[in-house]
Amino acid sequence: MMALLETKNLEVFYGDFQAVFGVDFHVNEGETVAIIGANGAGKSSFLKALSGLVKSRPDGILLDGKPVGGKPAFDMVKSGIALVPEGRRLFPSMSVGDNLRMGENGKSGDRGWNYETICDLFPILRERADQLAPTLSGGQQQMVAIGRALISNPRVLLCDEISLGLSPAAVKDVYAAIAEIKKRGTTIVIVEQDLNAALSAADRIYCFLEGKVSLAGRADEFDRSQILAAYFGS
Ligand SMILES: Nc1ncnc2c1ncn2[C@@H]1O[C@H](COP(=O)(O)OP(=O)(O)OP(=O)(O)O)[C@@H](O)[C@H]1O
Repeated sequence: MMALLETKNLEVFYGDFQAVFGVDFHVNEGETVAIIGANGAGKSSFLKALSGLVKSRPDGILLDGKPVGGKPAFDMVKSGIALVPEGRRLFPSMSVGDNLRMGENGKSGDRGWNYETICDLFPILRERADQLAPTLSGGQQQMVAIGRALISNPRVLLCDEISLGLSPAAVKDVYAAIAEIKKRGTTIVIVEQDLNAALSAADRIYCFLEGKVSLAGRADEFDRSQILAAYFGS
């Protein structure tokens, strides 16, 4: 089976500084894959390369086997790779509804996601549609960020640290939504520092350590000590 999205020997540089070293990664259609790792391990840099926010070699990233690496971010969204960025990055002077609709500009097909189906997934957003985004709670803002990416009908949804700074109850809600999005067939890649959240959501995991993959496999294949060793290095 051909992977939906794959990286081959992917590298990310910021000037002379190398953040990601030769990462081989894939996600199959319908899968949820989690990338775990400590602060600075290169997880966000990897997702930024996948979403075109940092440069990479054309043949470092393959979508359906075709090279897409190095394309600008808007082209990546248009080809079906949408990012929920770390820290949400909502438009603060816009309403919840308008934030969601902004994502329609990147529409890459029709996989059943539109304003109404997203509000069915997150009913609170329908209630709050006319409020300014910053008036929502952190968890609700995260729902807006997920909805804004989802409304582009991506083939792959990339989520960067969606549990960061949220209460345990909000983390639970956000991950319940991720499970529902997966159930409806969307392929998902999450970057997550919360091990428990990652392991329970993902079919497979990759652990990053100092810009390299230190462990990869099915989420249920490793015991905690193996994962911690790959996470912290030992
Ligand atoms: N814009 C940038 N310019 C220079 N170096 C950067 C830049 N962004 C990240 N880095 C460096 O790249 C390395 C990897 O950072 P990255 O943010 O990808 O890690 P991470 O695993 O996502 O960590 P975090 O969970 O803190 O986001 C770090 O050493 C970081 O300092």
